[in-house]
Amino acid sequence: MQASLTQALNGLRVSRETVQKLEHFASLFQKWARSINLVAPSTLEDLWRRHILDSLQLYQLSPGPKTWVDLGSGGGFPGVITAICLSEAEGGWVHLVESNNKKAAFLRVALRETGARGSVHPIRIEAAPAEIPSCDAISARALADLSQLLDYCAPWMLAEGSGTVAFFHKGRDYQQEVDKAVSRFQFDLIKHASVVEPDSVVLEIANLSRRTK
Ligand SMILES: C[S@@+](CC[C@H](N)C(=O)[O-])C[C@H]1O[C@@H](n2cnc3c(N)ncnc32)[C@H](O)[C@@H]1O
Repeated sequence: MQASLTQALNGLRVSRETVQKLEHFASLFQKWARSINLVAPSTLEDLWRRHILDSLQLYQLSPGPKTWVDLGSGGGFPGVITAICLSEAEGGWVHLVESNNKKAAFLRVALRETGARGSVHPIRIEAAPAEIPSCDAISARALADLSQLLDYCAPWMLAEGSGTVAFFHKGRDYQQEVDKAVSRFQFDLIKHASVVEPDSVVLEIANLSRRTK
């Protein structure tokens, strides 16, 4: 691992045990990525910074939530990384929703081999609330625009008494997506600067409601 990455991981106060699990995940990922398209091949060389560190910042932002739902988990970002961060002692669980069967098979192996705290749901996101009735936090990266993401999250976030918060990785055009989403939804928004890409953010959304016309 490069010295700059080790420094970044130290800065995020990631334990030695978690780093070992992340290293095991990274080597599994590189092996499976030879036969399945888990991320854009051009980003594989920079797996640690572009994908692992990018995912890791999410859990560091919010270590509180216990039950997570990761939508469109793909190769495990950020869901598997979050599941690796959840220690057995503190409890918690990550539900990985991924409809692609090959990716779902990889996710199962990744959870099992790293001993991460989560399970795989090889179903469409639209069907997930029936299978996962409640959660504390939802995450999604590279899945859809903010309005679509909020539609996906609505069954959990709009439920009576729900305190579910959502975290979305977004690129430099995020403000346009926020402007579009506020025409349909009201929400509290915190923008966290990305530790990986200067123009990117993690949007944290709470107290979602639909606008009435
Ligand atoms: C671009 S990939 C991003 C994967 C991962 N979150 C990442 O950042 O690397 C989007 C993933 O979402 C899955 N996906 C898209 N729409 C979905 C849906 N409606 N239900 C379940 N999975 C979906 C796709 O199969 C794909 O693996």
